[in-house]
Amino acid sequence: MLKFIKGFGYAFSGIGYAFKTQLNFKFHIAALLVTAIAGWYFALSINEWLWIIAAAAIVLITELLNTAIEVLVDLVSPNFNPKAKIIKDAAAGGVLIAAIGAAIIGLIIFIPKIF
Ligand SMILES: Nc1ncnc2c1ncn2[C@@H]1O[C@H](COP(=O)(O)OP(=O)(O)OP(=O)(O)O)[C@@H](O)[C@H]1O
Repeated sequence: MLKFIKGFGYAFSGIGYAFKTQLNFKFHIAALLVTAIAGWYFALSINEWLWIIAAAAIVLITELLNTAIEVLVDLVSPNFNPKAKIIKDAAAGGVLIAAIGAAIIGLIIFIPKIF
């Protein structure tokens, strides 16, 4: 049981590291808060909330994996290496795709409610 609780501590420590060091992570958390307030204001349906939650989770997961990959690359390849570049760029690309998908989902849900 103690090991289980400790596991949560390590996970939150990783999330805290990403929040402190990654500007993008802070931006995504801010965007999530604004979306949650807008969702409450427009009284979204359960289905709409599910889409928002899934999109937000995917963005935050990709952001955390990107942070882990960046740190790992810096650890194993602190000097310039073309393969390190490909690894970091591909991981960043994953975050970009997730963020674009989340933005499109947000627009599809909120635009009809705003206009
Ligand atoms: N060791 C390396 N070898 C080759 N290219 C690298 C290396 N480290 C970084 N790069 C290139 O620089 C880009 C930015 O890397 P960096 O680690 O600064 O990421 P970042 O997205 O700016 O993250 P951070 O938030 O940590 O500053 C990478 O996407 C990659 O193209």
